[in-house]
Amino acid sequence: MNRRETLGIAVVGTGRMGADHVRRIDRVISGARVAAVVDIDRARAEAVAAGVDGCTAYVDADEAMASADVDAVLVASSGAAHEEALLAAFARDLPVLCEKPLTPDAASALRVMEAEVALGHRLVQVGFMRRYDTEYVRLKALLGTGQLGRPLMLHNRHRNVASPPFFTSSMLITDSVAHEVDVTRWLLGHEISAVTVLCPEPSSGAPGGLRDPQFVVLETDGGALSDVEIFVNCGFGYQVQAEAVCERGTARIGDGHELVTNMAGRWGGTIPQDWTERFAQAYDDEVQAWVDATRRGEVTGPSTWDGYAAAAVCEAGVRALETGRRVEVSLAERPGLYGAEV
Ligand SMILES: NC(=O)c1ccc[n+]([C@@H]2O[C@H](COP(=O)([O-])OP(=O)(O)OC[C@H]3O[C@@H](n4cnc5c(N)ncnc54)[C@H](O)[C@@H]3O)[C@@H](O)[C@H]2O)c1
Ligand SMILES: O[C@H]1[C@H](O)[C@@H](O)[C@H](O)[C@@H](O)[C@H]1O
Repeated sequence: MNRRETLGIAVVGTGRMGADHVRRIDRVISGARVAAVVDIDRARAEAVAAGVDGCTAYVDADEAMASADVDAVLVASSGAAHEEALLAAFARDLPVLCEKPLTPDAASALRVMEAEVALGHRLVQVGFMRRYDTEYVRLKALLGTGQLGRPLMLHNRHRNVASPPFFTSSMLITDSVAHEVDVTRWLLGHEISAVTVLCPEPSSGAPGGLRDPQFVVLETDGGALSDVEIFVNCGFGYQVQAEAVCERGTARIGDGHELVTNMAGRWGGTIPQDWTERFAQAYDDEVQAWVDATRRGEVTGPSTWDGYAAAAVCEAGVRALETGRRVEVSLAERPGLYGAEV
């Protein structure tokens, strides 16, 4: 790869995440600039481009990728639009940071993986940003030392203040639990082999018909269990917590006790209200790591295999939700391009 000193990036999708990534590339990280933004909503793309020097707005991703100013692509459009953008980037051999999910289902994720394997080299880093979060990084390092012994169970809690109007019961798994699927695989180094989903009577705070919260149990091929409480209308804050229970001890992250105040007979702190606040450092480090690797001509971080495996597990999870049964995960053979380690 022959890239410029300052990478020219096309950001595809200028909604909430895309606009935040544009701000990050423009003002927070180094080594890159936003050369183009793309959105099917022209007014949105133009409004975002207007705030960035030398940035051109497009409605068509392929046209933006054809620009001589563009060296790499950040895909932050809605999940259903990812496959088309990824294949367009592959056609021009452009490195991509693709927001999660890689694609919304296993069949399309497999198509993307097969297209990358056919190129013979990696181009994609998937946006599983928790792998860059300081707390998760410390937990992974601690588990890696072996001091706590073999991990037996992971308990995860994932709470959002409120779900967007388009959210469906299966999206609690494909859009939200997708993160715990990835961290379970990454922290434990295991593939997930089966999924069970149990649902209590929905919260009265959940929009009509939405099965919220859900309790998801992931079994791994290394004999561990990972459970996830996903509650996307908890009303009070954005909470992501994980506790690893190992043979000789436990380790827990996400309690957010950075600042504790004592006042008027009470003690306590604040709870972030969304992911842009809770994971700000992780997004910054994720995008910087992508830019740095791309400038070195390398592709690092979560791979297309990780995106595919997550999509296959989530698809099994949706079937488990719909049938009330335990559903085994079936994965394609892992291509050599992605190495042997989970
Ligand atoms: N990593 C995280 O924590 C995190 C957090 C939120 C969202 N996400 C992911 O980021 C992506 C975007 O989410 P969002 O919350 O910003 O959604 P959003 O709805 O705010 O923005 C999506 C944008 O994509 C545009 N779009 C749709 N199809 C397009 C196409 N074919 N070409 C160009 N633009 C297109 C839409 O017009 C919209 O502006 C999703 O994949 C989502 O799952 C990740
Ligand atoms: O798309 C978002 C995003 O991935 C957040 O990190 C997660 O907490 C939400 O549940 C999900 O809807």
